[in-house]
Amino acid sequence: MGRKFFVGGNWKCNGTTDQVEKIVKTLNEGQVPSPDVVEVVVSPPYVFLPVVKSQLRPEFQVAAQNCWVKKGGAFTGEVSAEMLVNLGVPWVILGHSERRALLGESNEFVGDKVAYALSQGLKVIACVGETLEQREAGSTVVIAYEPVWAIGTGKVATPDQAQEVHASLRDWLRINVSPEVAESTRIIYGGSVTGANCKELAAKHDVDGFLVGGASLKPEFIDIINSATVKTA
Ligand SMILES: O=C[C@H](O)COP(=O)(O)O
Repeated sequence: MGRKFFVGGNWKCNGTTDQVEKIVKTLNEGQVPSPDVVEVVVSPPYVFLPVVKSQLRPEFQVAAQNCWVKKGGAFTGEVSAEMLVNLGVPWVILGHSERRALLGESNEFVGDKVAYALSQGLKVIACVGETLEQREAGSTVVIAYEPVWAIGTGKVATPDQAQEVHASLRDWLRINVSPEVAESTRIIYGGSVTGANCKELAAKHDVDGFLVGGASLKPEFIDIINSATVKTA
């Protein structure tokens, strides 16, 4: 059994209630492959998580864009992993390069967050730049390779560039974790993915899906979900 294609939509710090309603409508009406073929996870800002979760078609899941590094308490402005679990939010994105660059999140801090979120039963989309910092065997982790130069720039990695890095991440897992974990971990690509370039990227052996920013706010996100069929063709 191969790795199921994974498409994540990271809305980042975007959206009004009206826009969210529109995006959810587009997602709910889109023709997409069955959940056996593609796993779709959208990540609105925290404040919209409950409304999106309650209105989204049931086969699509939601992710938070971050969570606190340990148990909640006196940490003003933070949201804990326990709260996400309590709300029924199954996924969290951790270590996005925007948080690393703008908020100074270090590899160690991100690693601690990944470990804590997994310990609470969350599934993690762990974002890496050029190196792999953290892994946890036995839990659900999707690794997002996001070259910083490709994020929000319109400058997408070529399919060969993405394949090369994904293959080396998988090799790292094979050597440092186990062949089983290397084979089963989904390694997804993020950085200027669009409806126009997704199929060529999806065709690469070690590209198991996408983490989409800008295009996840637009109807073309449905086309990106549909690129999963490249794997089954
Ligand atoms: O989380 C998504 C990535 O940062 C990619 O963003 P982008 O598709 O707008 O380049």
